[in-house]
Amino acid sequence: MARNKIALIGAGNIGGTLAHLAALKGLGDIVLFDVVEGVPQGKALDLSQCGPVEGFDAKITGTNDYADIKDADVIIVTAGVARKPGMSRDDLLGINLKVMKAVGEGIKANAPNAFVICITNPLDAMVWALREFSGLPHNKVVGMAGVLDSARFSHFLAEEFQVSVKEVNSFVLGGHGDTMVPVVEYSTVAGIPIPDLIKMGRSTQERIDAIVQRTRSGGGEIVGLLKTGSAFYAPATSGIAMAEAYLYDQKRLLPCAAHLTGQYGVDNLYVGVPVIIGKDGVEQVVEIELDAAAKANLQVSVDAVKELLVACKGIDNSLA
Ligand SMILES: NC(=O)c1ccc[n+]([C@@H]2O[C@H](COP(=O)([O-])OP(=O)(O)OC[C@H]3O[C@@H](n4cnc5c(N)ncnc54)[C@H](O)[C@@H]3O)[C@@H](O)[C@H]2O)c1
Ligand SMILES: O=C(O)C[C@H](O)C(=O)O
Repeated sequence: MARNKIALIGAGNIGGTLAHLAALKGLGDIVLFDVVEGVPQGKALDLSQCGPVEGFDAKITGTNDYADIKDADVIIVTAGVARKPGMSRDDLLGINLKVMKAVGEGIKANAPNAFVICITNPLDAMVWALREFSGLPHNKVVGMAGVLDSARFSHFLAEEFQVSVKEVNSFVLGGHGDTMVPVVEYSTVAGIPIPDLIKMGRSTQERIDAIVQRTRSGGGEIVGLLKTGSAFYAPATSGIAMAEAYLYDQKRLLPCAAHLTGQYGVDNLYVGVPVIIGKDGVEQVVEIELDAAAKANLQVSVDAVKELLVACKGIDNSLA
């Protein structure tokens, strides 16, 4: 059986980490694409030289030519710019929208059957635009943010309750911005909901509220520390988890930016919701019951994403 082909569009911090993880996990042969000449080729050569030490024999190549992503099974898009301290993700919209246009056209021409995971920010608007530019079916284009945001939430909760992260499950819904919605009611430690743990005196509402707020600004916290760019290890790990769910038909239920057609009262928008990912891509959007506060917060987040789409349409009238 032929190996899977994984194309990574953008060979920067996340792209390089994705390639490393994909090789270590034996997901398939890897093509790193970037507009900068030499960078994808250099990273591919460096990563290939991990093979003899790690014992993987994935073919890893670097390219500046979209023809080389031909017939990729999975494409993960990180092309564009990352924010620096003092910027919001939304400040990246103008420049990254143009990048999405080039990437979408490259995918359309060369790999129209791929499962495409977008990571570029501002995520919910960029995944929507990438889908529009590529013309791929909506179930084959998805955005990565909720897996990362939930991982952050789970990490902070594990610290709070002093338990292994393996015991913690959490959900962050909504757009990948300051208005994201960490859902406390559906977050658990060994199956025990956080509100019950508060009642049991294991934490307080104030401490959980602070963790929710830290999760919301989790990306900014890392940007502030790194100063030259944004998080890349956990974003890459999160993207790989989504790729594995597709490649191995795992039917994982993950929070991802998916195209909504009325679910959660939202139409023709990409926003973070629980979805099942398997061999057909996004196979189902799962509608969970939200309390009034979570519903209202989700609406605020959805409205913020809507505003970004208006801005996209204003910049590129082929999207209008
Ligand atoms: N969705 C999320 O949760 C999440 C998490 C972290 C970062 N991000 C976003 O991911 C993106 C990438 O982050 P990074 O840290 O890898 O940035 P980076 O600057 O390290 O890498 C980006 C790469 O894209 C390349 N590039 C620029 N224009 C391109 C084009 N037209 N075609 C192909 N490649 C192009 C650049 O040359 C660079 O190598 C940023 O927009 C960042 O904000 C999103
Ligand atoms: O915060 C950023 O700009 C990058 C990313 O969206 C993140 O959440 O780490």
